[in-house]
Amino acid sequence: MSMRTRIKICGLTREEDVQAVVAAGADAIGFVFYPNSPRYVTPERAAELIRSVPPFVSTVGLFVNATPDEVAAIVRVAPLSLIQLHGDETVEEAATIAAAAGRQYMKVFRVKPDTLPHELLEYAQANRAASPLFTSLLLDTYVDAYGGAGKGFDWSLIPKDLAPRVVLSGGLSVHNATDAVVGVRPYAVDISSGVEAAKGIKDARKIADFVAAVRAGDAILES
Ligand SMILES: O=C(O)c1ccccc1N[C@@H]1O[C@H](COP(=O)(O)O)[C@@H](O)[C@H]1O
Repeated sequence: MSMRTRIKICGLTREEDVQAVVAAGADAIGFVFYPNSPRYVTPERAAELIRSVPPFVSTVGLFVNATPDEVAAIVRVAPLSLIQLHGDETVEEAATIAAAAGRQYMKVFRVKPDTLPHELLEYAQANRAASPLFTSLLLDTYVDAYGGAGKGFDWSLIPKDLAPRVVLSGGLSVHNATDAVVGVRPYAVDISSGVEAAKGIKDARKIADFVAAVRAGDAILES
């Protein structure tokens, strides 16, 4: 029996893009609170955008090397369901940030060409042991600029027993989403640049096509 792959669309800045994500049937909407990103939104702007998010669609706050106080302050303004720690936070720092914010969290592992499968397993175990608020590892490709770069990595590095608990990201698009679902069988997929018309500006057609490509993968696994 296979599960429906959860879908997060990240880096929303406009009301119409939030509506496009909801209409496409995605599970989660990401807001980037990393000031150096072209997709950055203030907590006040995120709060405005979240007003049009219906129940049962999660709102995710993405942070890069923010302090516990900074994250806690943002969570007080923007009603986020959970947080995504996408920087070089240590396992202990990530647990401290999540406790300060009072939110469950995903922790990124930025995969390099020389990353070994057992490192992913050990990192997941260390995060699980560090906090009951840890939910899952988010795998992205290592790039100097931290994320949203549209670059993929070698999915064969992901251990088969870890895959059902990871959020797969990095260079996903309509062209590889079905293969990602069928080949990796992740818990969820996360995409930003692959559904954009320009940085921070999403494309409703690309969002709908991406969701359909993920569902096509789910259908193959069901058959
Ligand atoms: O989207 C951003 O601007 C961003 C900034 C800093 C860290 C992460 C960021 N986005 C995340 O990057 C991955 C991969 O994105 P892409 O699909 O390859 O463009 C994804 O998890 C985004 O949430």
